[in-house]
Amino acid sequence: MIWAVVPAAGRGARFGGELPKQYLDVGGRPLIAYTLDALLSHPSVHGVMVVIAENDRFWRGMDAVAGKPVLTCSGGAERADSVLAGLNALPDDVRADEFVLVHDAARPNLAHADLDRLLDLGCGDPVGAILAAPVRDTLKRAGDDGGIDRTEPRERLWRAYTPQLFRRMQLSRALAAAQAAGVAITDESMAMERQGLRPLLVEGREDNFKITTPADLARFEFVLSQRHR
Ligand SMILES: Nc1ccn([C@@H]2O[C@H](COP(=O)(O)OP(=O)(O)OP(=O)(O)O)[C@@H](O)[C@H]2O)c(=O)n1
Ligand SMILES: C[C@](O)(CO)[C@H](O)COP(=O)(O)O
Repeated sequence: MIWAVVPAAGRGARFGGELPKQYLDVGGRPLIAYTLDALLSHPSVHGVMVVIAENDRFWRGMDAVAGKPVLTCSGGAERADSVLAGLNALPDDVRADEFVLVHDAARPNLAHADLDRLLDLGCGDPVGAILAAPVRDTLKRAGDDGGIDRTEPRERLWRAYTPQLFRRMQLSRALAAAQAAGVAITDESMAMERQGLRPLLVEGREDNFKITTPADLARFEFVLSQRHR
């Protein structure tokens, strides 16, 4: 059984509005509830550590799901700070060498098939693994004037998703090292790569998208409407 750290301490600036996007209502439930359900309903997930903002006044708590613990701790200024805080707040009986999942609260549409594949392949990897998808569009480098400077080669380029799966202590140390070096870390894998490690890429579904803008939320609402047809 495995714990998941769920960074949920963001402000949602790119989304806009007063309410942080992870608490926006979707079909009568806050967005984060779908994310936590997707994790807690998986048989391999033991519990979740939800990392919320220091001044969060929206988190209403969540009863244990199927007897699985839902814990909270306070996050930090950046996502990486929140993830590190979540790792540090995990129960003491989560061993240093145990694998831990890190999954964005803002990715509510995680499929169990993807989580199965990530766990199967990642737990067998000496470093760990991330869900990701190959870049399938042509990539352009923008100039300052809004014109196209050049087309970037897209061979072997992938878009990182979450969950990302690493051993508790190894990830904590990698994140702390990046923090100490003042390096901005945008995902857990980047911190591990800085240590010279090469996490495994596990191809995931394109619909494991992150809710960043209102258009993403509309997409999720449509996806949900199709689930119950
Ligand atoms: N200091 C932070 C920043 C982000 N997150 C979380 O990390 C996930 C992915 O981050 P992102 O989509 O960038 O969320 P926000 O930071 O809220 O968005 P924005 O950058 O538009 O403010 C989200 O679940 C967010 O709540 C976090 O726990 N702590
Ligand atoms: C972790 C992540 O979701 C992988 O793509 C992404 O890096 C989060 O970026 P954000 O700017 O913090 O949303």
